[in-house]
Amino acid sequence: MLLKAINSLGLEDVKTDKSSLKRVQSYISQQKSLGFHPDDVVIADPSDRIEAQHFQVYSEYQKILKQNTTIDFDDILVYTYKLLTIRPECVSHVKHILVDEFQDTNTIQLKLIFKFTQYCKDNITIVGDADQSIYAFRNASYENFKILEGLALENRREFIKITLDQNYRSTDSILKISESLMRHQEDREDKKLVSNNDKEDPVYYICHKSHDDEPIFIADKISNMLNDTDNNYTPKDFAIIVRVSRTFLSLERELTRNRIPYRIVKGQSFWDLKEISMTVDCLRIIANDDWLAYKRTIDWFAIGCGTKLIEKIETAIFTSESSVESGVVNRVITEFATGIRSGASSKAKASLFHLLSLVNESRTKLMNSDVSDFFNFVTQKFSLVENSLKKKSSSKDDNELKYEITENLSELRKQLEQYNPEEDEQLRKAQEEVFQQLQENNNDAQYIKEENITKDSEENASKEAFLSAFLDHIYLAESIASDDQASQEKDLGKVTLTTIHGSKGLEWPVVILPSLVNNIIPSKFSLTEINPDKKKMSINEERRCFYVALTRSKDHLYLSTYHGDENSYQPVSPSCFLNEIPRDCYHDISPKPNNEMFTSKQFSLNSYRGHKKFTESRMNFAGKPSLGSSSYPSKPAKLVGANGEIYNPVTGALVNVNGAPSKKRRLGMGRPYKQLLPARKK
Ligand SMILES: Nc1ncnc2c1ncn2[C@@H]1O[C@H](COP(=O)(O)OP(=O)(O)OP(=O)(O)O)[C@@H](O)[C@H]1O
Repeated sequence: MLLKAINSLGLEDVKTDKSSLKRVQSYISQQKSLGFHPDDVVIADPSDRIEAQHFQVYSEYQKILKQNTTIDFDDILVYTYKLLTIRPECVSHVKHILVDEFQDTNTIQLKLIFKFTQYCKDNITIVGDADQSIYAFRNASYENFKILEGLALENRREFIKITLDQNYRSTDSILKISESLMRHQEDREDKKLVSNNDKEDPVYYICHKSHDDEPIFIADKISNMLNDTDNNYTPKDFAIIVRVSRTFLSLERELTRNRIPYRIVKGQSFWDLKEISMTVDCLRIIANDDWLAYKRTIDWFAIGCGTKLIEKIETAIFTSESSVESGVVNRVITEFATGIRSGASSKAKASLFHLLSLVNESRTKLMNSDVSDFFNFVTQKFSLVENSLKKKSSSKDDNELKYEITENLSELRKQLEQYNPEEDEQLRKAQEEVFQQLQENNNDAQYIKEENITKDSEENASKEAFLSAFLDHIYLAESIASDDQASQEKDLGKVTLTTIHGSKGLEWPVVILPSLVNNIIPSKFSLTEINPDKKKMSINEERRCFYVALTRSKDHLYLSTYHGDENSYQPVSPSCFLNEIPRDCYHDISPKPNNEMFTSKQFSLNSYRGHKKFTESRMNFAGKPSLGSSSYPSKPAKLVGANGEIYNPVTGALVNVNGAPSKKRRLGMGRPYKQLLPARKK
């Protein structure tokens, strides 16, 4: 509808520029959050061309909605407010109003609350915590507390304020840290919380030498706590709460290596991020002639190739005599690109041809250069930053989004650079388990497994095999991340990985907060904001985010940060918020330079994993260090539930007591291309 409005006004420049489009959307949403339809809008500066244009689009958009007898999501509140203005008796039956999470209300919601009170006078209770207001980007305002209080006093209404200072969730040390952080927020009412949790564990702070050390520490810490029989923890008692979802990736990898089941809550797995799935698809078509990856790539890369042509290519591949032989996908696409097979327009032919040449060039690059150069070549040739920017839907502005995409791609490049198939023993074992389960349900799995093993042994030395192995490793990580997230049975036995926004209202006995570094929390965009007022507001919002994260923990809290990140484009330093917490509020367990454990030369890149003292204890049967090696001594996690149930160490699925997988569930380890192809001809 919005595009229709822009079209009808002939604003081509707005339609084709994603940033302008976002600004219009945000203008409309903001006006609606204030309760303003075009008739109510007061244009602040009539000479402001942009504001006038936004208003024009808004008016046209509302007109089109009306013509179509449609309302949008934000309209629900605006129309309800208008209805209650002309027909207040609609709420005459309401006796009492209770508003929870009041800090997340916006102006129209506040106005509505007042409309509801028309018949029930003073019977209104609001509950909330101004320190937990973290939805400013949706126009929420913690100022609503003050406004409501002011209005009540102004209208001489009875107003009782009850401060809940008894905290039943967190230990005293956790409350002290949270409170001392929030004292740095100006214009805030101080609280004096009293803890009802008498556990006496201090809050731990650890500053790693490098970003790479952090996930290793976290996975080991969880393993150790799971193995400690004194506290009887199961994976569900742990949460790792992050500010940005790119932090998930290294954590997901390390938890998988340590066979700790996890689930991602209200956040996107790193593998589901648009830029990552698009890049991984490019790598798949370069390495594997993978039709599903081709299909998705053609969709965004090859201009002129519509659904019909894609269907034709698919049918041609599936009906090909040699459908499972390597190269058939490439061959069929070439036939369409060159006109041997009919059905592609000249534009589509040119696009397909361009795609095939890039795949060939990338294959040559893979053979002739190191993985880093190869990766950069692929991202540049396929214009992955620009193309994923077009595909990503987000309320963030383009600069912020571009920065995020670049950082995420550099995280993926790091994964590729650091990937070592020889060391991947634990993952191989995990794969074996999954194959075993698949085999029970599906004979084709045996084929996949055999093919995998033969391929590994035949081609192990080549760069193509390296890339294939890396992509197989990703299949496993993807399937663990997305494996049937809705299953309650399984979720009970998993570590939670979530963003701060996803963690709101929840609590866990053990909370770990990783990547407490500047440019992540506070975000780069709040640190670099030029307008001093906006900057202050934005930093305050970030501080409240940090506060929400801290207060999710009941018994144990770990604050983790680092000094360096080789893959980041800018210097990395611990979050400035950590300076706001007095030193005596936490126990510092950072590696010390004079500590024998941390002085070894082996610590060049990865100071925990390489240490001799602990790698010995984690040698696998072939005498090779396993991927889970670390300076923190740990046994493999024993995944036994509170009632004695045993979990699959990778997927978190319940297994029978003898260790065999429960027949109730099928696991989702997937090589989509092969699974979708017809059964192999015998
Ligand atoms: N009166 C009480 N006695 C014992 N435990 C309580 C009591 N009230 C709350 N709790 C416990 O304290 C914890 C926090 O309570 P609750 O989630 O209701 O707080 P909240 O204010 O909504 O927290 P937040 O907004 O920070 O998420 C929960 O584990 C809850 O069971």
